[in-house]
Amino acid sequence: MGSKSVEDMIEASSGVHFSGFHMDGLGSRNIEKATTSSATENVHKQPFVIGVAGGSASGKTTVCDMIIQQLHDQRVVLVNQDSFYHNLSEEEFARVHECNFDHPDAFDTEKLLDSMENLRHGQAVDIPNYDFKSYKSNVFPARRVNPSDVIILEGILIFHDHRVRELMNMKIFVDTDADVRLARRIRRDTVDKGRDIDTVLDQYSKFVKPAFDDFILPTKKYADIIIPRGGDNHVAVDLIVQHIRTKLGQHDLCKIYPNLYVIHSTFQIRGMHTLIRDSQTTKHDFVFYADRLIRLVVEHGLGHLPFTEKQVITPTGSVYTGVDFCKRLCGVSVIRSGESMENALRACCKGIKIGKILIHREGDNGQQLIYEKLPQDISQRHVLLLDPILGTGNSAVQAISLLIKKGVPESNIIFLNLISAPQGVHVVCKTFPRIKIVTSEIDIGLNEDFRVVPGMGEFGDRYFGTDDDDQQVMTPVPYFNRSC
Ligand SMILES: Nc1ncnc2c1ncn2[C@@H]1O[C@H](COP(=O)(O)OP(=O)(O)O)[C@@H](O)[C@H]1O
Ligand SMILES: Nc1ccn([C@@H]2O[C@H](COP(=O)(O)O)[C@@H](O)[C@H]2O)c(=O)n1
Repeated sequence: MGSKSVEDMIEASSGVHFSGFHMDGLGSRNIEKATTSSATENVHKQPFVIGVAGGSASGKTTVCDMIIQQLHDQRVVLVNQDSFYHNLSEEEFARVHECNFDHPDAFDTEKLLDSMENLRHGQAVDIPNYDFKSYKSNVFPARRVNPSDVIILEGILIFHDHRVRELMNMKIFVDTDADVRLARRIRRDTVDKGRDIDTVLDQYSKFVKPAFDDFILPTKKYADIIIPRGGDNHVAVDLIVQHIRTKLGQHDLCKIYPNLYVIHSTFQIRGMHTLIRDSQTTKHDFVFYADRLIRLVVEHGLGHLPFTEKQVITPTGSVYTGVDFCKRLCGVSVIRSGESMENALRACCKGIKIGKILIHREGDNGQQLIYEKLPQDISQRHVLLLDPILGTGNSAVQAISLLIKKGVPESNIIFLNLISAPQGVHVVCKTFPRIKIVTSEIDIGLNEDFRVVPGMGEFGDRYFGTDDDDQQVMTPVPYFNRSC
């Protein structure tokens, strides 16, 4: 089945707009890229953008630092609105005490927007390094900022311009009492910036306070979250971090299909995916890292099996209340790629029975069942269906249909794979809403040859060493050794 008909089907049945890859959070510029790209083209997921606003010295930077610290396993980048202050001319510099640094016009908002847009679209940017002594941003070299999973934009007036606000997935306002802000500001400007107290107080009463009332406080209404007491509010920061983690870990498709589970992504998992997707990776490394990922998916899948409570007595004589594994289960691999997942399943489930299904692909759309060998009592078992790639969903539908025909309840089937294309997910989840899918990553889509992109090429060929390029460097491993 082609991608178009799948999208039509979903649009018609769920009301979800699926022209391009809306649900991956990709902007329209990327949509065309994704549908026509080759496997080598750079496709990316848009970052989660957090805006942190509030009065001067309210604790914005402190809150951002706390968030960054807690998100240590994610790629997070901090962009300060301060970096986008306009340079003062010589004339302005001579009368610096008359300059209002708290007015929206003090910032080069067009440049800020440009930098944010580039970052959101996966491009590195050079952020100016503003010098509070010379009032210039060209004294120090710019800071190179690479695209990240999370971008935090912090500043007193970042909610002022609607275009900047619209870039944000989450808006936080740090709400700290005015007297606390003033006390902190006096300390910071005198101790850290070396300014004299009269100048600081003058600037505060002339510009900082009026601008807070006129421009900053009115933007509080745009905030999704208001944090009283700034960095002292650990509960608020913990909740924010939890929310960000949920948003990052959850693929948009999981919100549509509650039975779709994408395993929590870490740098380790991303690193393994990077290796197995790299066309230059050797066969040996491909098998090694594919096996590690498969093991993670299998373990995760087993976690979705039903369990019964069990109590045991520990060597200290205490009672430990735990669970007992589900006993009646089996694996079914879709030949040939699915066989690569059998070892991991055997390693996790001692003596598990594993059946096989061979589905022959004829042309682009035609699928034909050629062979099946399944445990006789399969209808009494929970089935872990093994196939590393879910592309169009045609093979999966064929395999699942056979299992259901054999009497396996739909809700007893867990389909395990490494990579899923959204089209395949839609087809399987729509056709069998009660089966579970556990996958390690959801890719952008399918290309015109119905191959998953960015994908990893022909999994079976790369795993079993049957791609033509370097067959001679592959050490042959007998079939019976691999599967027992
Ligand atoms: N909860 C807090 N308790 C004590 N000092 C704080 C607290 N939060 C921030 N500060 C101090 O106040 C000053 C301003 O805080 P900062 O986070 O830089 O505010 P902003 O980024 O909003 O200007 C800094 O010197 C910081 O160390
Ligand atoms: N040359 C400058 C530029 C800005 N300020 C003050 O900085 C404040 C914003 O930074 P926060 O970290 O406090 O959010 C703003 O209130 C400006 O008055 C400055 O003093 N000198």
